[in-house]
Amino acid sequence: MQKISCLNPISKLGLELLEQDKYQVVEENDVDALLVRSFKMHDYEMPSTLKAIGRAGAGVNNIPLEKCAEKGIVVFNTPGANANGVKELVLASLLMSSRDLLGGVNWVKSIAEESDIPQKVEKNKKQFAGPEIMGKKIGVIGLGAIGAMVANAASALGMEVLGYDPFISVEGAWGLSTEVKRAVSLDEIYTQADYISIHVPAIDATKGMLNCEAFDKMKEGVRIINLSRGELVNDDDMEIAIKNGKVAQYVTDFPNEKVAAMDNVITIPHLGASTPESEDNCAIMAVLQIKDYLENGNITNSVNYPQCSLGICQAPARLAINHQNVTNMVGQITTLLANNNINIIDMVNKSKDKWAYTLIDLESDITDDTVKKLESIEGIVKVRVIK
Ligand SMILES: NC(=O)C1=CN([C@@H]2O[C@H](COP(=O)(O)OP(=O)(O)OC[C@H]3O[C@@H](n4cnc5c(N)ncnc54)[C@H](O)[C@@H]3O)[C@@H](O)[C@H]2O)C=CC1
Ligand SMILES: O=C(O)CCC(=O)C(=O)O
Repeated sequence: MQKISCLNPISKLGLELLEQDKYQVVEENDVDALLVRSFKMHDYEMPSTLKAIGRAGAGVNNIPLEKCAEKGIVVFNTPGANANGVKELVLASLLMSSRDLLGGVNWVKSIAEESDIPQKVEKNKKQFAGPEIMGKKIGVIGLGAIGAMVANAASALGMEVLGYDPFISVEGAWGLSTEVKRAVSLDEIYTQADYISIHVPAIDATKGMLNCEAFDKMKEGVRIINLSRGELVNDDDMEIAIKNGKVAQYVTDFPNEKVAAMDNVITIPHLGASTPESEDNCAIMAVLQIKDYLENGNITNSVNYPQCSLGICQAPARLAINHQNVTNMVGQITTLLANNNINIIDMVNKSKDKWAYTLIDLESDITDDTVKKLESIEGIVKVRVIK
């Protein structure tokens, strides 16, 4: 029986895929796999039993990826599974940043007890007026699952779209509307866009990228939408840019004490993926990937180990080995198996940056003693006998 624990609420459509004769969803620490959404895991004590973490979502900056890789813990995410949910909230954000819906609605509430409301509405509505988005230019930074959908939707709404993503995938590029124009530098976006929507992960290269240097290049009165991560924006610089009128509105899905108190900021309580559809999609995808890893050793959509699969195990035995991506690992593993009279039926070895993974189907069972010998090879961090 394999044990799984959830560090955040996970949709039951996903959890229902865990067969009760094979899996137990528990609230213990010593589990085989964890399912998580935004829970911050950097100080989390990883149990020695832990083999995999399934992030039901896209961003993985809440998980210590390298620390996990060193322990042979494979971290999965669910690319694209919540992209439509976020895209729809970006569209709402674009409109809210332009038309003062929140100001207007709150004002009507504030006069709800007064008389002559229809007359007061007509007299006061001009203070909540704002421009249409059709015909305006939007810069979309990051054209992955979400950015591409935002770019296409903005184009369909009649906006001129400039997209920037130096690492765009071939699949991502094919999915973009031909109306989306390619920006070759961020400066092109900064200097031309009336609206900027950012859709990149929070990594060292992107943290704080929207700072005073970037704001200085932007058009007066630009509207900025950030449903990606709070860390992408330097909040002190944003406060100055708002005060001096450079930024007309900032919409963020990541409120903190500073931005929550700032004027001209629309703070959303991290609702981008909070739709039943996105929650179900993410949970189903995360659970299926974790199951395939635990049951067959296959890796799909990991962020710290390579994609790797031998399909469903039909052989008498299967070994899964997490190891460093250094020379002679495969040589040492296959020599050790040969020296122990174990014949290999099939094998695959893949690497991703510093880490590698080897799946081996065997003609006969492997003894605990041979597993121990494999574990003692320098560079090997985990050995699992899948079957
Ligand atoms: N508010 C919310 O609830 C949600 C927020 N997110 C955030 O949105 C981010 C993007 O999500 P997805 O589109 O699903 O991820 P994705 O991985 O499909 O796309 C990210 C894109 O950013 C690009 N990129 C990376 N570094 C870049 C740079 N320096 N400049 C320009 N482009 C760069 C990549 O090439 C990739 O195409 C996530 O990392 C996460 O932080 C994701 C889902 C929900
Ligand atoms: O699970 C959530 O609600 C957060 C989604 C998110 O931020 C992500 O997928 O990166």
